[in-house]
Amino acid sequence: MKFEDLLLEIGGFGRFQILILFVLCLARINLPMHFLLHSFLAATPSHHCAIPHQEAFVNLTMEEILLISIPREPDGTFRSCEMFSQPQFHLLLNSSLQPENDSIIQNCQHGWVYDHSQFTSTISTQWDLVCEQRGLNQATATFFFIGVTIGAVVFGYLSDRFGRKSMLMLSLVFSVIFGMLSAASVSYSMLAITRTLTGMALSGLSLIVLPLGMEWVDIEHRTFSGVLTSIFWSIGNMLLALIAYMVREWHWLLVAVTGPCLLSIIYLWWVPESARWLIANGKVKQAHKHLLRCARMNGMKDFALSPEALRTITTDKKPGESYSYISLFRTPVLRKISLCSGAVWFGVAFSYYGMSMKLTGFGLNMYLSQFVFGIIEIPAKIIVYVLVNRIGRRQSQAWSLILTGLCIGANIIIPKPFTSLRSVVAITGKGLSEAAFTTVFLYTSELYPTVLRQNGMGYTSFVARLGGALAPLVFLLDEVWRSLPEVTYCGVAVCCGSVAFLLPETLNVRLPEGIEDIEKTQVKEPLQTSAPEGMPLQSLLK
Ligand SMILES: O=C(O)CCCC(=O)O
Repeated sequence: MKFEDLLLEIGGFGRFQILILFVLCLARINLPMHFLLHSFLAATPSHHCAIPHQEAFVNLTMEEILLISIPREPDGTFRSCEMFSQPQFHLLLNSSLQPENDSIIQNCQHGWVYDHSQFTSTISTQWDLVCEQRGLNQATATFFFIGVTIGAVVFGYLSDRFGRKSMLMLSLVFSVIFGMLSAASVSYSMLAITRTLTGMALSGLSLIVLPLGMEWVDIEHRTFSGVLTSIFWSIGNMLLALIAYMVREWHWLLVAVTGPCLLSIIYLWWVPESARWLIANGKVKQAHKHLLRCARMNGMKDFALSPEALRTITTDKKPGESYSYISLFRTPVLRKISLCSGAVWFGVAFSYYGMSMKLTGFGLNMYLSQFVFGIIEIPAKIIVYVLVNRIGRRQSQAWSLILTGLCIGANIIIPKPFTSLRSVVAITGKGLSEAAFTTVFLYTSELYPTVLRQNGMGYTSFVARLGGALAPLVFLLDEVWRSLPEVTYCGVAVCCGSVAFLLPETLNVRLPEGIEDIEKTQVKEPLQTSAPEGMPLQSLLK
């Protein structure tokens, strides 16, 4: 008897499953509030060099003091990172004159003065992460995603070894601890370390919420559950815009986005362990207790099977077989799938986070940009679930990523004053990048055989996290050439999207079980409208 047959007996999508899904979806809201926090946590307001002995210029206005102390850009704005070595009083007479010969333009010698009209404080103003220190500012996002990458490996193993529920609670407890410690950071080093550890902890939440929900749901409701859970990521996106709008001080901003993790610990306490995991690991008494509870809540007749009878239930694990990440590259077709899907996942995450962290320059304030970037994801996900069954996974994946890159590239060419057009293009690009992210979960889970699917998703997720970690650092390339970051995001997205054309189509293809199914030619079968049997959609991100 398969676990799916058992679900039919106790109800595969009744009140029990709906309640589990709703509670787990709420928990997923925590993720984007940390994953996309960098734009607000590390925002750099306009600033200029601090001017010493200002009291000596008693008869001058602030504007005049700046004029004689700070050099200006060609557009007339004051430079952020330089000052005159001597006051240039002659500029008071004619501001277009050149500095006196013996005066030099030097880096800021006495710190910076910031515009606090938008932010009370950010980590950038707290530790002067500007000018030569600007790289450290972007690095805080990279440290976070390095933590997410490490956490993906750690929690991927722990959730299979010790169970989904216990590791989910552990992930949330550590998220609260390290989130609050990062809010209490007294130095840049402490913030870097605690943000890395917060990323590690939240990686468990990112990996476990989906499988824990999907493994209780029957096959025909798995795709719907995947969409629903994924939509809560977008709701978290919008909630972050609201919280960041209300909280303009970085310590309290970290407290505000970490607090919901504490709430999640309370309401997730009720969620049962995955019965599929319990049975696969011989814990039949606990599985029987949860299955009985499920049957009763779903109004099904009392659950007939005894705990011992559950030992005969077959799950996805095949006894005696063991696979590792190396298995993904041992045979020719699998090797090609792993190399190409790795490139696609890198491009998807690299462009998604590159776009998500660029909230200015389109004419919208950054809070509205964040909110709109979140809301556009919902129609994008719904359109994707139609497209992947009409034009296929491969075309959907390739074109969503290529068009994301072209939108990024278009905004390099569209002049800055065309703010409305730039906004429309940026928002379209963000929707396409979300479409690419949504497609890649489904497509990859179908590309790998059941025996290797967890490893395949773990490998591709690892590569994706590397993309997310590199994305913030690419912004620093604007010191080489102003448009180089956008050119990089555009080029990577188009190239990685083109690689998707090399992958086999999985629409209407029987889902592969073993490696031999991959190495022989693909067999056309009735339409596959849901995630692989026994393997939930998006639940495999390991
Ligand atoms: O896991 C991530 O880094 C993004 C997930 C986006 C989504 O679920 O749509």
